[in-house]
Amino acid sequence: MIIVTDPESRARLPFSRGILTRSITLAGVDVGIAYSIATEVQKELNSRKAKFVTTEEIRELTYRKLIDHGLREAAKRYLFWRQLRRLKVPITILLGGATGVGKSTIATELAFRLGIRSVIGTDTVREVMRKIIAPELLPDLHTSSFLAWTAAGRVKGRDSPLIRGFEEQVRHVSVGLKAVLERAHKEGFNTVIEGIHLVPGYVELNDRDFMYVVTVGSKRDLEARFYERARYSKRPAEYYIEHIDAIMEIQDFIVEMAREHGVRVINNVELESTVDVIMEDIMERLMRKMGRDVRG
Ligand SMILES: Nc1ncnc2c1ncn2[C@@H]1O[C@H](COP(=O)(O)OP(=O)(O)O)[C@@H](O)[C@H]1O
Ligand SMILES: O=C(O)[C@@H](COP(=O)(O)O)OP(=O)(O)O
Repeated sequence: MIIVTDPESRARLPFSRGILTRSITLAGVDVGIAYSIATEVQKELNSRKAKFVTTEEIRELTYRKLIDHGLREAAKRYLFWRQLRRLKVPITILLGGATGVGKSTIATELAFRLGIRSVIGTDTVREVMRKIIAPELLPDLHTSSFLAWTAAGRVKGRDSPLIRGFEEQVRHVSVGLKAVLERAHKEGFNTVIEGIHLVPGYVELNDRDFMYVVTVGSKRDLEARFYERARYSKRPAEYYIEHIDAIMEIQDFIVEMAREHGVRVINNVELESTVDVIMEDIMERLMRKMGRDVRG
């Protein structure tokens, strides 16, 4: 057995092909190729007959193997994500978008790939607030976002009552979300927050927050996602399909807000590529930021 040591953290772990495979896939490498590269690294380490290997040595070896396989860009990405982990730069990823577009699926995948342990849904925040604030006080908080207009009182604002009601719920849930974000910033831990209440313009972001709005291309695709979701959860597809026009109108509103506030909108066609696009964007923005920090 080869023991991996990290001189900095003084951690010691038996070499695991699975762990190495995962860190290679983080660079956007297909899992099959990542696994075979991890196997090659393991073989080379075995041939050295050394009992111990440092994480630094594994990094260099993996980087070289990626280059040997002609995966230059992936090699660069691999080093970047490893470095980021070591530097312990805390980041928060925020995913907004209408119900059913795929936010929580994307959030889980991003958290897995980036080794982030905390994923928070805004509907959970809303649920906590519902227990504290009675329906008589804030009726809009106690409905689905697309029905908030039926509960909200006479609020001023946009022409569409649906959007006015939605905004009212977003405003209220944003109070709780602000606390979640402040806590994440203060503690400096990595978090993914996802939910319909993350609307650009309602959340205050710092330069370590990465916000995206996720969309679905058509009503038909959204309908299919509601059916898919109903297979493993208790959210019945019919309830959401009944309100699909309202949900699409909310999507249009969120996209409009994203454009107004310079937040990137990603059409979620294929899960893998949506996650890749987000990771690539975070990497580019962080690299630019680090470059700026170094230049002073
Ligand atoms: N790119 C995609 N293509 C097809 N189905 C998807 C895609 N992304 C997510 N889904 C599926 O759509 C359903 C709704 O996704 P979910 O993550 O629950 O949405 P949200 O959190 O935005 O309400 C899930 O069953 C999920 O597996
Ligand atoms: O209010 C709404 O539109 C959805 C938001 O769900 P997410 O998009 O955050 O999953 O919550 P529901 O009414 O299903 O409990």
